[in-house]
Amino acid sequence: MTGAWTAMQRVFEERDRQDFDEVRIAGLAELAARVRELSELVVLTRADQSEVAVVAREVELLTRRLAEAGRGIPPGAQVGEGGIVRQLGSPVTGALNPLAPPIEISVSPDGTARSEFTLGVLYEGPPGFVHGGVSAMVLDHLSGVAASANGTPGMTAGLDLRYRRPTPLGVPLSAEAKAVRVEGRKTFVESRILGPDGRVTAEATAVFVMPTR
Ligand SMILES: CCCCC/C=C\C/C=C\C/C=C\C/C=C\CCCC(=O)SCCNC(=O)CCNC(=O)[C@H](O)C(C)(C)COP(=O)(O)OP(=O)(O)OC[C@H]1O[C@@H](n2cnc3c(N)ncnc32)[C@H](O)[C@@H]1OP(=O)(O)O
Repeated sequence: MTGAWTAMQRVFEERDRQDFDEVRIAGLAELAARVRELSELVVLTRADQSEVAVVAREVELLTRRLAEAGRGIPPGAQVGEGGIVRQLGSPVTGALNPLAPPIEISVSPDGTARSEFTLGVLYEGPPGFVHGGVSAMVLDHLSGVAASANGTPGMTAGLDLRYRRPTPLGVPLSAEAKAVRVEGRKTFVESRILGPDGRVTAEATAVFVMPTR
């Protein structure tokens, strides 16, 4: 008994009542995209100290302006086309989350979840390469989508990763995941990230367990 299932149900129900129409989503996604660009420039800018201070003050004022409109609850999850869960606030796929790259995932008829994406400097680990935790996050999420697409969703109980070679930053990457076995409440998913040359940079086996109530 983990209570995780009950807790998630409560969150799903509360968020179902939210009023997020597509026009509002598009507007917030635009804002998130601009914040993402800003974040990348915070890391890369060559502006001098006084200019940095002025920009920091302007950003503070913008944050205050949004706060004045009040705080809601994070955006919900909806089941979209082909049974894909759309989580607008996800740190991996969420169009409304400035911390998300965000990556887009599609699921083919055979249940393989796929994505093509580029990770910039915000996700750097070793100089010029993707942080291993970020690769793990992408594979965890993609595997979760594959488990769901298989009709056997669950919480990640285990994620066994092998980093085969460094994953390069700033170039097109692809990733795929597929459920390979189901045993009771457990779903085993295999996944991998490929570099632009088609060679595997990271691969994983994940176990998803549907929580008991
Ligand atoms: C409505 C609820 C359904 C859940 C759906 C969740 C998400 C679906 C929504 C959207 C999906 C779309 C996209 C995917 C999105 C995100 C993907 C990322 C997901 C995450 O980011 S998620 C956060 C990190 N995650 C956690 O926060 C889990 C914390 N943890 C727990 O909540 C419990 O720990 C739990 C529930 C996992 C298990 O707890 P439990 O008490 O129910 O089960 P128990 O421990 O008894 O294990 C049962 C059987 O699994 C075997 N087993 C366990 N671990 C294993 C391992 N590593 N390898 C091999 N086998 C393993 C045992 O050996 C036993 O096997 P056997 O039955 O054969 O004896």
